[in-house]
Amino acid sequence: MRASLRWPLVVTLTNLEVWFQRPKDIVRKLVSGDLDLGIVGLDTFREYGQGNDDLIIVHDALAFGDCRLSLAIPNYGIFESINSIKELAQMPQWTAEKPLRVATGFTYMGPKFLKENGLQHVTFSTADGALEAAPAMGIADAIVDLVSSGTTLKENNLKEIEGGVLLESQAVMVASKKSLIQRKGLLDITHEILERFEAHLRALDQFTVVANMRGTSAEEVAVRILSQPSLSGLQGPTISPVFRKVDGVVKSDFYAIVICVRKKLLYKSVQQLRAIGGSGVLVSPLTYIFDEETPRWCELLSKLGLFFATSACDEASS
Ligand SMILES: Nc1ncnc2c1ncn2[C@@H]1O[C@H](COP(=O)(O)OP(=O)(O)OP(=O)(O)O)[C@@H](O)[C@H]1O
Ligand SMILES: O=P(O)(O)OC[C@H]1O[C@H](OP(=O)(O)OP(=O)(O)O)[C@H](O)[C@@H]1O
Ligand SMILES: [Mg+2]
Repeated sequence: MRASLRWPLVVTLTNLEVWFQRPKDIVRKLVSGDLDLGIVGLDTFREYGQGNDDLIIVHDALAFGDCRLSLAIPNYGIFESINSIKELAQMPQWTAEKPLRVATGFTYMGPKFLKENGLQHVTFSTADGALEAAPAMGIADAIVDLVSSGTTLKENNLKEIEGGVLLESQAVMVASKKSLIQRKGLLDITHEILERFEAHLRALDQFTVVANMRGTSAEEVAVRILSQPSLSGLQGPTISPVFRKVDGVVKSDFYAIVICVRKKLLYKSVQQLRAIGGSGVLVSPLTYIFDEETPRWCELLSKLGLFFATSACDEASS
């Protein structure tokens, strides 16, 4: 199986060959059938996939590479009072003889977007990087490029405008439909990768918290824990007796509790644990949280027209 990743991810799967490639080449090689799976930014997928119906998104939100594809114009000169794409389109300056000059690496999505937004007189130039310098260099009036923090735009005295975002993007996992259907074993590997990604993304948001608590029974400790809003865990707390030897006698007057808590609620959870007598709080990161069958798998099967769906998929669709 051949998959291509732009970013280094640890994959411990057999029967999988991983290639690191330039983003646009990943999409091109999916189209040509040289790769089966790929991880790229949604922007690159849309730009180089150009609506090819053999390409399919397997996971649409891998939670990294967040950015947007946006139109930006100078914040000075004739553009100073222009704050929307509508106002840009209505500027009298753009004529057949003197069109709006746009620099972009997105030569498929850029022209399509400006046409859809009523800009008739536009020409495009392209470059592989540092597009933000084009207006100051006098070789373009506007740019269509990726924006994340907005720092590069600011440094170049450029601004985004209302209605100027072409696409919100992040890393996605993509595949060739034909490969998924025809290549033996690919669907199984895709399922496993998808499950691991989902489980990992779910885990990123959580900590495991272990604490000790004095109590008379597991039920009595459970009642105290469940009285606190941030301590209910995924299903509920796991509570086990802690055995101690006191004056030669084995006693279980302490209980160990294990819960998962949202990262942003960690401190609140520690305070709530303390308030009900918790001590010795240990906090560790989680690698995976496997839950029920992911709806994305069921959606993939349905998009591929494969209706040997599992019972979990039946439940998800009912
Ligand atoms: N500033 C940014 N912040 C977050 N994500 C970004 C940023 N810039 C780009 N990306 C994402 O990373 C992907 C790769 O970026 P980019 O195209 O700059 O890669 P590259 O390694 O420079 O490739 P190339 O050499 O072909 O230009 C983009 O498609 C986009 O999804
Ligand atoms: O909004 P910001 O956080 O400033 O990020 C945006 C910049 O990041 C990307 O460039 P990259 O660093 O990949 O360089 P390149 O354009 O030369 O590929 C993009 O092309 C912008 O220039
Ligand atoms: Mg780049």
